[in-house]
Amino acid sequence: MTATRPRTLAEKVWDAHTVRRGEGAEPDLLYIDLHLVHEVTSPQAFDGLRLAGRKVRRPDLTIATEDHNVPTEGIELPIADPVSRTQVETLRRNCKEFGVRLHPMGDAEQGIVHVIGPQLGLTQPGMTVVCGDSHTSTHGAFGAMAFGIGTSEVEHVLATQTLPLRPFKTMAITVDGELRPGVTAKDIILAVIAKIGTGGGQGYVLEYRGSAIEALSMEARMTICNMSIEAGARAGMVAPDETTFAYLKGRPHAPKGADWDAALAEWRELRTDPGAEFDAEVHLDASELTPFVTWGTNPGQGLPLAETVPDPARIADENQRVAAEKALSYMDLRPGMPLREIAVDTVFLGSCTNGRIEDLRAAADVLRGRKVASGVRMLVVPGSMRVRQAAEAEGLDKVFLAAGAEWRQAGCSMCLGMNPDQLSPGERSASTSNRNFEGRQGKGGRTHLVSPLVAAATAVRGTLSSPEDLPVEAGRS
Ligand SMILES: CC(C)[C@H](C(=O)O)[C@@H](O)C(=O)O
Ligand code: SF4
Repeated sequence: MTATRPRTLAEKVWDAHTVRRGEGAEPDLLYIDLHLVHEVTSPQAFDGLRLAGRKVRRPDLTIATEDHNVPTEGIELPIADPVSRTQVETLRRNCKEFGVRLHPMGDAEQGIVHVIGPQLGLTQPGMTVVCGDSHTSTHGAFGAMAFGIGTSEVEHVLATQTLPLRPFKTMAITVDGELRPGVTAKDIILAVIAKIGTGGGQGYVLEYRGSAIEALSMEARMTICNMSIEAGARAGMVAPDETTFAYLKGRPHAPKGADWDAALAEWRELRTDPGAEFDAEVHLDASELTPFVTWGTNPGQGLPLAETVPDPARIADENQRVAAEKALSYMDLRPGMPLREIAVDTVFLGSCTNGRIEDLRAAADVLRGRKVASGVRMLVVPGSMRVRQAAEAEGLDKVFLAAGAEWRQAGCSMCLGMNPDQLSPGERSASTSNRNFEGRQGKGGRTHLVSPLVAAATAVRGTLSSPEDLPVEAGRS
């Protein structure tokens, strides 16, 4: 008997899905277990099928939702913006014609594609998951190999349930130690990206491991895997463990009875073997981390909240210096200014990074008995209708409303300017989303990426803050 070579988690999932090994420079052909679809990247793919007279090969493994273009208020009305309306209507027509399950606006299961997959128990350990969306990496939190694909690949998967791909390199990101109170998964991933850079993960699948990752909830692991793409990586993964299994058990699409036991036995094998080699390794000490915020126009331009706006003149690398100068000019910030003094106009709590129930709970705990600063607007947008419902069952909506925040319906919302929730030119936000690119939240808008705790504290103080910066108010329990 030949001993098998020790393999990483990513290699195990890859091998288990290889329908055909490519020869030489040829790509491998991978089987796809779950294909998620939304209105933005699917229209041409369905058109392609139609033109070729093809069907969707596995409608049962394909599921669609409306998220990017949906308004988060007045959802009973027709969508006012003609481009958004066309996109959503096209998805509805396509799903009907091709027999794909769709969760439209207003449906109890509707929400951001990366929130509903895990919530329904569709995303499972060891699967291959794709979607025409870069933040598909979110699903890697379950030990799935999950990555974004382009529209022509969407068509290929719709038609064949397979995808030709060249193997990725593997990178271990080990985070050991214990997080301090007030420091969250969002701070870990912003610190990782600041460390390796927005191109640092290019060509790699990242595997997050170490005691700090093991201690995280599934939702927190999703926050981390979600932003793998912001480090340039193809995917991010966490080995499934008891936390994963407990999250999945009893969800609508999770295996049941004997199937559950069989699945568990397989899932327990999904870890990197001792002695397996990664192509690269990065280490981080969780106990040294503090709340992180971005000051620039890419997710790698971040610093601990206690720092000051960096001085480009002190950045040795020329490309980085020029990028920092450009970012500061767009962001209208001066070097040396304490990050805590940056005043915002808007706070956005939501997105597939931080729009789940634990994120809402964390922010509500900060806001309970407090008020959003005058002149600041705060939008709270649950990542799905189920999250919204769960939040209301706990009375979180009342906490947000009493604080003076807006309580919305589910969608991508202000994460990106494809729907009515946008920044106006020059407006500045603290946002729990994942991208702070120029114009991302609306033309001329300025974005600081933050955790839900920082978002809530910032809403109260009006400047970038952590809960520690808030006075203890009378009447708060
Ligand atoms: C619109 C979609 C293709 C895009 C993505 O791929 O990520 C969006 O979700 C985003 O976050 O920028
Ligand atoms: S919430 Fe933002 S990052 Fe997530 S899918 Fe929607 S637009 Fe993309």
